[in-house]
Amino acid sequence: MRTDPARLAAYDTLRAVAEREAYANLVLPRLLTDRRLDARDAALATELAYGALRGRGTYDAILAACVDRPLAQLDPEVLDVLRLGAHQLLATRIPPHAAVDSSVELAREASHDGAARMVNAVLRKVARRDLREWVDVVAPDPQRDPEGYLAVYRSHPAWVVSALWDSLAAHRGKEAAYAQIDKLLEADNLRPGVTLAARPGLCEQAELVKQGAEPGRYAPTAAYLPEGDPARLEAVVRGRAGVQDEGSQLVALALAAAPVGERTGHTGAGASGAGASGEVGGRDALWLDLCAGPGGKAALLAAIGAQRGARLVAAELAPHRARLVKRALQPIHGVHKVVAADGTRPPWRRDVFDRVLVDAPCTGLGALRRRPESRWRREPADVSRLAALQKKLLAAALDSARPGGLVAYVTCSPHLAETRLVVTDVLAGRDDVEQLDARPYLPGVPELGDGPDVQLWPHLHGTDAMYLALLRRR
Ligand SMILES: C[S@@+](CC[C@H](N)C(=O)[O-])C[C@H]1O[C@@H](n2cnc3c(N)ncnc32)[C@H](O)[C@@H]1O
Repeated sequence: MRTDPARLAAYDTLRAVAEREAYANLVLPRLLTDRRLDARDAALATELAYGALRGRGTYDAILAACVDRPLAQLDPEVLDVLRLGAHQLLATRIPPHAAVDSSVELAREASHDGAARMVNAVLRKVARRDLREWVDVVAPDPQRDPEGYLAVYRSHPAWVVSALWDSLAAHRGKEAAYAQIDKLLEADNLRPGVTLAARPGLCEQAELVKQGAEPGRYAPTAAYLPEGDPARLEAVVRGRAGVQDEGSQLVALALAAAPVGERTGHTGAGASGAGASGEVGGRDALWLDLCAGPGGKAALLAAIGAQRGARLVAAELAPHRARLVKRALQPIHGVHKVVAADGTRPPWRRDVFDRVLVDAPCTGLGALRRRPESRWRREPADVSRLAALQKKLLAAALDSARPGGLVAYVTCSPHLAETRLVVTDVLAGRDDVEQLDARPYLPGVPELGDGPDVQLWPHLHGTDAMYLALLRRR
């Protein structure tokens, strides 16, 4: 192989994503380990693979202007070489001749000499302008078609730009949405750092800070790891801490912090659960995570519950993910149980749980920064399919909660059809539920809008765009 190992690893990642629907964040680290790339090559491979996947919308628009036939008619291998080349030319400091020559070499290895000549000609055209100049040439006029412009400039599918804009407008107001949409899309294109969650009773934020992490912005459990592999930390290896976005921590902490009501329907004053009996239907003794896999939030809740004498039942549909939950809960003291079950047809009795988390399967449009290829895989039809499931899960979660019990409805998507509209629809059909103002249970977190639900944003909070609605059975 004449292509250098970093570019080859990036190319093979793009191919695995295209051919096998692989996830880049799973494939690439394995490739880097198997091929023993050194730290420098590993960093370059990661930058190239993630950058080309994320920037596909922009790069394809530019490449389409440089290729004499529709991109769909190119060999998919050659198109991936071109995307990698475009990323190097337009978004890195790699010298243009190195970007072009290495891409030509890669095309020769991946395809044939004819393809290599074509890659050479196309990338030389790409190299004539910088990114902003190209966007001005190939994107729609921002005044006439701001969504279309942003879709090309910030490399998001147009329907995703539209959905994010709608959600920003609903939560922050029309003017703020207009002012902030570009920042939000830009934040989606920045790789997030590693955030750790110290599991209460097992690890403190301070311990992680001593190991070189920085304290989280808002959650007392959160710590940011500016560099290095989290797996080098003993607390992570032993499961006393986990890798978890701060937004995910905040919504789990909010569920644990809000007061449950008495069975009669009155709110228990600051019901901390201290002295809880531990019996089914007891005051604050039995918690449920309805969609628990792979177990990040379940581990946080189980750790908090263990401190208060509450036990957690963690349900998960997919058996292999239920096994991951079991593993995540193993280091946590206290009593908890993992069940492989369909949350829409729960195998437990109604009206028993004091606190219920439903962290519903969703499009993940709030976590685009973590999964570089996911924005291109999702389709508008996914939203309606998932919304139907989300409504069933929320209804089942409410039925599982006892009168006075709390339900947190959570998604890592800000799409209105998966968030507010799910809650509105489900609540419209029943008179035994009240919605709480969730904002007081995220203390110190700014810019939470008008409530009662909470939508976090990468560009405002530095978290994934987690959604939270807090509900209580009457
Ligand atoms: C957003 S993820 C949950 C993430 C998890 N709470 C965490 O923090 O690690 C949603 C999970 O719901 C599971 N799921 C999908 N349909 C389900 C159903 N009908 N019942 C229970 N779990 C389901 C999926 O397999 C997936 O693991």
